[in-house]
Amino acid sequence: MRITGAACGLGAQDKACEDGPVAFHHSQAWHELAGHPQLDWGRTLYAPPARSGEAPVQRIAEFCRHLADEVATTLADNRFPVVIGGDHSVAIGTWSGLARHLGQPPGLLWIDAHLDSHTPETSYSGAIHGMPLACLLGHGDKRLLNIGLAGAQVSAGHTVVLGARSHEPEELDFLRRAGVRIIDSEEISQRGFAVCLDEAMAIVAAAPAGFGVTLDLDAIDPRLAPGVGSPEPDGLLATDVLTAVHWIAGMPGLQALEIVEYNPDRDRHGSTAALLSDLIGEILPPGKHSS
Ligand SMILES: NC(=[NH2+])NCCC[C@H](N)C(=O)O
Repeated sequence: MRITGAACGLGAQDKACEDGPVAFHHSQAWHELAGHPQLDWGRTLYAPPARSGEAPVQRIAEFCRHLADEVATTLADNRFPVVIGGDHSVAIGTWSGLARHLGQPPGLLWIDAHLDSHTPETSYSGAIHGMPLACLLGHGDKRLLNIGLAGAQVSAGHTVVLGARSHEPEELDFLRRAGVRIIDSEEISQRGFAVCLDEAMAIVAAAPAGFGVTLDLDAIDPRLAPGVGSPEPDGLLATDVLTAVHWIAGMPGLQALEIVEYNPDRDRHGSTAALLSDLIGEILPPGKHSS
């Protein structure tokens, strides 16, 4: 398993998520995990420096192309990629890299408080981290498209958004038209997390080439994960998400994991960093831990 730090916060209004990977890499929580024999921190990629007259989207596109290359290289080396963000715009790079490696669009479980499915025409904020899922489905600023494959980087019919509770109407329309299943927090509270997760994984894991999981930490309740870029009340239980990641890690089709939107400025006593480390721990095979 190889970790890639995706230290880019250019997709968000508050850029602090760019410090997430380095802060986590220096945390006590990472230090405790790092002794595992099957885990190594590969590289941390940084957003390219600002050049005059260049829009943030160009820098994000350049960053995502590098990240896609890094993920594809990790897979070609027969290592399991774990990408730590960064704001959620980095997903454009991660999943384009997997798509290129597979030669076809994978399934994707998108665990998030938000839908992240705006296009530049519909976005109220203009923030690119509100657009990555639309880009991966083939819609958005053309500089962010076709990075891994021509067209969609993920299979809409094998993509599920789980845990959403904050969106604008246009992104809901977009996902419905695309045929993406959305299991929002209201449905989860009615039907129960386990039932919803079962349904989500039946859809996602049916993708012929395999699937990935992207976890925006803001899916989890902000009382349990305060260190995120865009906190939204009434989120998932951390224990549910840990159990889900553990279960999914045992599924043969899983190709890569991404965990994004860690904002160390908002963390309290390193609790979100500790949760991030516990989440990574859930996908590690039992092994000898040194400190
Ligand atoms: N990755 C995120 N935290 N996304 C939040 C997006 C919030 C809002 N829907 C927007 O487009 O600006």
